[in-house]
Amino acid sequence: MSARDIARIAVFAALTAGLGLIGAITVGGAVPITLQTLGVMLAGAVLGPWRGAASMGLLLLGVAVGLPLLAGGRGGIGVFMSPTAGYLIGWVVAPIVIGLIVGSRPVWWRVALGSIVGGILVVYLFGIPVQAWLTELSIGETIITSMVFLPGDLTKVVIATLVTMGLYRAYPRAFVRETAKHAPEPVAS
Ligand SMILES: O=C(O)CCCC[C@@H]1SC[C@@H]2NC(=O)N[C@@H]21
Repeated sequence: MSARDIARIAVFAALTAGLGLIGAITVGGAVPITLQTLGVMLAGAVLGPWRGAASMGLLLLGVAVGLPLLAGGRGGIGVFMSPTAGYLIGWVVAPIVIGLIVGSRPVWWRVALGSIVGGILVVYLFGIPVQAWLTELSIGETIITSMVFLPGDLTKVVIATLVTMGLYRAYPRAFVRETAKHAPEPVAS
């Protein structure tokens, strides 16, 4: 892994932490609505599966050692025993799914599909059972309460798609993948 790779990974970990500075809204539950999932989607779409997952792993390492990197300035090992723990695990798995769907030359519908499947479905798949377990609600009740995240998460899919395609046009070198020998060609505008 090159120094440039490490820098990219650190940039997306920092970007996702920065999105947490905007704050969090908790609507009658234990899990906040946060912009940080936009960072998760962008990490997978831009960095690809493995670097994207590494960037989220780095973010969670910072959280685990006590840095206040989550929305609302939360951090510390206790977060991983709270109702949001499953979502955080999902944040590491999501970029793998997103990156594999997007591939090395993003097209808008693959970014949107990857963000929906990885950034929403996979994150919920990890998050909802852990939330249900730790809040002692049924899975069904937890799924219903989690629907409050959907409008915001779908909006983040749109933003992630626009930002990814804009970045690809402006700076295609950001999308170099493990298997690519050269930077992908810019898309025609
Ligand atoms: O800050 C944390 O401890 C993790 C927050 C997890 C929030 C989840 S991720 C999917 C869904 N979308 C949101 O905006 N919030 C939840």
